[in-house]
Amino acid sequence: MSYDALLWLSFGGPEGPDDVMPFLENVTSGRGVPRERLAEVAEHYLHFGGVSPINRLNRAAITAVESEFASQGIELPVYFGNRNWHPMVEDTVARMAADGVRRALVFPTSAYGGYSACRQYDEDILRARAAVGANAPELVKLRQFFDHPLFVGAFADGLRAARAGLAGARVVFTAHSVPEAADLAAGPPEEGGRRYSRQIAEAARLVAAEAGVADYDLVWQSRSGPPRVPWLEPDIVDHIGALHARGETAVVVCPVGFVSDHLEVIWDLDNEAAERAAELGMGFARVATPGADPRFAELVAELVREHVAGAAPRKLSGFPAAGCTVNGETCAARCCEPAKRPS
Ligand SMILES: CC1=C(CCC(=O)O)c2cc3nc(cc4[nH]c(cc5[nH]c(cc1n2)c(C)c5CCC(=O)O)c(CCC(=O)O)c4C)C(CCC(=O)O)=C3C
Ligand SMILES: [Fe+2]
Repeated sequence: MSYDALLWLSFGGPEGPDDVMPFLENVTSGRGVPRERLAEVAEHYLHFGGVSPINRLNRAAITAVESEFASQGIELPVYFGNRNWHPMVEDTVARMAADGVRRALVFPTSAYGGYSACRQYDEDILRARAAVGANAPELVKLRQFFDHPLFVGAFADGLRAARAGLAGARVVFTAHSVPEAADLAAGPPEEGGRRYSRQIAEAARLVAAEAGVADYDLVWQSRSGPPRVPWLEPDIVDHIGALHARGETAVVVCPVGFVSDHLEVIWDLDNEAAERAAELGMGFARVATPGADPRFAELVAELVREHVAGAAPRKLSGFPAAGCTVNGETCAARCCEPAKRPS
């Protein structure tokens, strides 16, 4: 194999109450997120003792991938680095260089394209390599996997299980909202941008089809930013109200935009959306995310094998395979380019 290691690149999250504000400042520096929003999100973290589940979930997923690699004879040590909290990707890439890693694959913990879900991970790679300097390993990022049969299959099984417990429920897919302008700007202009929201819609379609769901809605969650800036809508909590007004009595929420049960899932869905449904006397179930499913480790091993062999991507949609980058350079002109920040 022409690679020496795999870098598991994620978002990061606080591991105690004192971490919460510095973490939030890292996430939002220069992004125009109002103080009130930060204070509100800090409360969500503090509700869980200031500990995000994300680092624990990543460490568990890495352990599963290490045993999958061992059983498949893939000899790549796995390193863990984050954008916003320790272990920081800059420190991890420095350690990789010190360990003699010359060339590594990168697995980003997002399945999708778009600025926040893809391009920003390239910026992390650029920043980390620049911080390490001449000794920095070459870093090759693996492709987006929102339409991979193992990803879709894990969600579809979760959806079937949730529906089995809640007969007649309306199925609603949800993903992290992003600014309208960011969504429009990210994606080939000849395709009208919207790489992120169109991939989310396609993943929802694939999961619904595999689970035998003919009719469903797609909505958004966890909106941030100043209230005057338009973000993708409607919001899941408002949508539950609209479903109730339409006479629906139960809802199954499938967080197709997320790979694991991080804070936006356990707070914004399991707490806020579930509470709204309860207020309205509606049944509520939330579909499991795929991160802890054994298929997720298989998926990572398969993406590695596919890349190393230069094999055709195994995928369920007709969307082009995208997101594979070298040293954080864009994979194609204007693919998942930076959002234009609202002034
Ligand atoms: C598309 C997308 C994903 C999915 C792709 C991926 O997985 O990467 C994602 C994931 C995540 N977002 C996370 C946390 C946060 N996101 C924030 C803010 C923002 N997210 C955005 C988008 C996304 N975010 C955007 C456009 C902003 C506005 C500011 C900016 O332009 O950057 C803020 C600031 C406070 C606030 O919510 O306002 C926090 C704390 C965590 C960790 C959760 C945990 O601790 O378990 C994870 C996995
Ligand atoms: Fe986010």
